[in-house]
Amino acid sequence: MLSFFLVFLFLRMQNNVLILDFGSQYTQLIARRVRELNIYCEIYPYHKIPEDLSGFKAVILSGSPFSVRAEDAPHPDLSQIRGKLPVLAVCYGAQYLAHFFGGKVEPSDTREYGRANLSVIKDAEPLFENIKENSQVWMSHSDSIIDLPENAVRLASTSDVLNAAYRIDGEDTFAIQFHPEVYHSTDGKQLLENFLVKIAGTQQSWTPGAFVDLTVSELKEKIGDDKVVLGLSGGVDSTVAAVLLHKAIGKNLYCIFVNNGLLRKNEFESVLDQYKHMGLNVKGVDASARFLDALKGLSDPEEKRKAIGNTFIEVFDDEAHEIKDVVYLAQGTIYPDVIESVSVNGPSVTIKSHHNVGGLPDFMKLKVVEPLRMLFKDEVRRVGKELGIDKELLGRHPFPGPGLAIRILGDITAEKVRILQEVDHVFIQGLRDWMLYDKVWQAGAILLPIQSVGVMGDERTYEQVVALRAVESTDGMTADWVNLPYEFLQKTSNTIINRVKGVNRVVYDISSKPPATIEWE
Ligand SMILES: Nc1ncnc2c1ncn2[C@@H]1O[C@H](COP(=O)(O)OP(=O)(O)OP(=O)(O)O)[C@@H](O)[C@H]1O
Ligand SMILES: O=c1[nH]c(=O)c2[nH+]cn([C@@H]3O[C@H](COP(=O)(O)O)[C@@H](O)[C@H]3O)c2[nH]1
Ligand SMILES: NC(=O)CC[C@H](N)C(=O)O
Ligand SMILES: [Mg+2]
Repeated sequence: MLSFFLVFLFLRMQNNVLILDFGSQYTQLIARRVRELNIYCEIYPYHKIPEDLSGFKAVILSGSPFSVRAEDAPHPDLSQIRGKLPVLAVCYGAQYLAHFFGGKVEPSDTREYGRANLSVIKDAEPLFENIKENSQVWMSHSDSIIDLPENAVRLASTSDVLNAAYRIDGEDTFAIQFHPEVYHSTDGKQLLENFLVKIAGTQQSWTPGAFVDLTVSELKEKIGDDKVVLGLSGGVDSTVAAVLLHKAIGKNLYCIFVNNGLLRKNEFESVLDQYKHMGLNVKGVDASARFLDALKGLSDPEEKRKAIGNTFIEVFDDEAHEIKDVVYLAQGTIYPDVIESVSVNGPSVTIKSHHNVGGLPDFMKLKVVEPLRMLFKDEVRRVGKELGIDKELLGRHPFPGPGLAIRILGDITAEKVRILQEVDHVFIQGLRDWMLYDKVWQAGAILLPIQSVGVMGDERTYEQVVALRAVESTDGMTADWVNLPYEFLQKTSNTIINRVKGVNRVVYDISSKPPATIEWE
């Protein structure tokens, strides 16, 4: 088993690609494209280049909001990289190499944003193999490379930019002014494949199956016979993390699913039921009263989030004490969470305090294990599929840990939770019945802290308003509202008002993120 593990570790180490982040909004997209090619890669901020580069087969330099000529712009020492490893420098990266190695970069008269077409001058170059003349590329720059660096040869131009791609003679150093990582660069993926596979010789071996084998071996090594406790939410990330861990350590994994009283209608029972068939050791803990108590009288969104986060920790701590000698706490942290916390620009302003990212308090004395910390959400789903997890479970919409508490504006009472559970149930069931559930990234209902006048059966009513929200997104970072069919909205609104006592008005949220957020609190 040990040698099997070492072979996998070796394979991954030999195929690792380093993406050096200069703060571009597209850096994560570069990583996504590389992973789509079944090649493993990791993002490092430009000021934290790993000392030992022996495991890396290639380096990609990202774009940046900075101009290379600015004093505070990223100016790392690349002497360990350039000429020693194959390099693909994108946009700012290309300008950086030109600026510091004998070329010239200047603000251009013809700034290029958006579409451009490439005239490939050196189509015999491996970088441009299978890339057609006039291929569409996406540009986003205001500086231009006026003179190429020393020993460079031009590989391509566009109608506005002479030096759209170049290569340093005698080195596997390539530079491109356009962004191959965005979908609008139609041959971008081919170019990345040319660079990574043909030029750098990486193997396309990063598959869900390889990930499962490697991770299970790593977890066995790391955890041994120790016990692990894991918070299971019924969501995709924690479920996939649980199944992976279970494969590695079996009965030493203790899963805890907390009913915080803020789940969807019947969710506690149905999720527990769903887990029954998966062989996991799951304990359902009904802590609804404790959460409602902690929320009593609170109406500020941040105070509510913090009260929930703290109660989660208390419940977990109590449960962990029930298990003798537990050493690890497992979490379903995924790569976007990790990147956020090591980003070039440092932590961004707090918009919302997510309930599970505050870190563990010292008193818990548990070590953390996060088997999914290098995966993007769609990769987590692919790994889940590889592990044989139910399609329905993997397709579930994300649901926030603080649950309905952040969808009930103002203070929380058991009665409000009940009303919202009913409304949410009608909405979500409706989406399923109308085959819309899988077309929507996330959906839910919000209970507003206002009442409005209505008329029902000739009587005046003065009852609550609910908002429905359904969004399209890929990662929750940006989102747009979904154009649900009017007939569906009409039917849903009717059913809600007829069935849920206490509600006499339904509205549909048509705000995108930004400027709004997905949740209302
Ligand atoms: N009701 C709960 N009981 C136990 N742990 C929970 C509960 N809700 C959330 N957690 C923990 O908080 C973590 C973060 O929640 P989050 O909603 O971001 O992820 P998820 O539920 O695993 O996946 P998804 O993003 O698909 O909902 C979960 O992975 C889980 O460990
Ligand atoms: O586990 C979670 N704990 C939280 O505290 C939390 N707050 C928001 N979300 C989810 O994150 C995504 C983006 O939400 P926002 O646009 O409201 O920030 C959406 O998918 C939200 O449902 C949370 N998930
Ligand atoms: N996208 C980029 O990397 C842009 C680089 C630089 N800020 C420019 O505007 O030219
Ligand atoms: Mg969740």
